[in-house]
Amino acid sequence: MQALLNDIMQEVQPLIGQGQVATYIPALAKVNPNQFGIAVCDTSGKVTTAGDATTEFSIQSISKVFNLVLAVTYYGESLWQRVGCEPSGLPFNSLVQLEYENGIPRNPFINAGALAIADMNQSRLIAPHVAMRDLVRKLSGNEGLLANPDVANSEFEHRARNAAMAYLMKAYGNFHNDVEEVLHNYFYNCALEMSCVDLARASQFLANRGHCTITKEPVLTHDQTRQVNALLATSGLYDEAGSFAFKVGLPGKSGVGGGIIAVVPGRFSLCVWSPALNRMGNSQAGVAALESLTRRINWSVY
Ligand SMILES: NC(=O)CC[C@H](N)C(=O)O
Repeated sequence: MQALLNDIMQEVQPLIGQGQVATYIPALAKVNPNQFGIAVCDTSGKVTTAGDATTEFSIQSISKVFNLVLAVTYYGESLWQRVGCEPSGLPFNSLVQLEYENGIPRNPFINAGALAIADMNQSRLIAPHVAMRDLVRKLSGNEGLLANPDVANSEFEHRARNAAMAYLMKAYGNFHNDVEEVLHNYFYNCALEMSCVDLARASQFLANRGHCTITKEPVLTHDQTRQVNALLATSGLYDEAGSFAFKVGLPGKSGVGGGIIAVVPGRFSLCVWSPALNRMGNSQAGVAALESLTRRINWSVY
């Protein structure tokens, strides 16, 4: 595994720093794009790394996975009455589909879907972002994880588009709590800072039929794990989900901080990170690294 990760890193070296760091969140625009890390956590909990695998970064939309975990463990199947399970084929922050489809977001991994899920968490938790922080601390075994308040506040100041989605859902009766309060929690979730090692460990249950080797506890049922992995495979990379399935063939979730988690069911979870993004808002070197990985291990879910 170590040799594999070293080879992947060498292969993608020319791509590191190519693309653009996310600038629509001012606090993220300052990140040095010339960084790259990768960490793999196998189903026994063993971690292998290469590059900047212990450097923390803003997890951004990868938080949508843990947001969903928090909600689905409580609401179960009824959750799917408020959020769909179809790919959107549109950018993560698109508003158009939401009106056509009467305020029901296509899936939990576009912003509108994650906001509806955050609204569900708000209905039952006093401080959803604290519950989320505690969940990722537990799953990764890193008690020191924190959200970066500067990132959360800068997102809150530039919240207009996310607020528009939430208010549109409210107009359709698919948003029950105070919009500003839910956005505050949503942005704190996105602003969590974790390393590739933390994220590979925290998502390991997805490779292990819902069971976390670190806590030795079930996180999701087998069925829920299958559903989440299916959604990650069809919708985890926004409007690049199709070509990601075509080129990589793994369930995955990206974030505009440049991180991508991916799952090789039954074998391992991994996280790759490099901050410069392609046009779809996914890490350029990260997608290339995952493509190299599945080619080298000659394995994908398809
Ligand atoms: N794609 C992303 O990572 C987007 C997350 C970001 N916090 C937003 O809401 O716009």
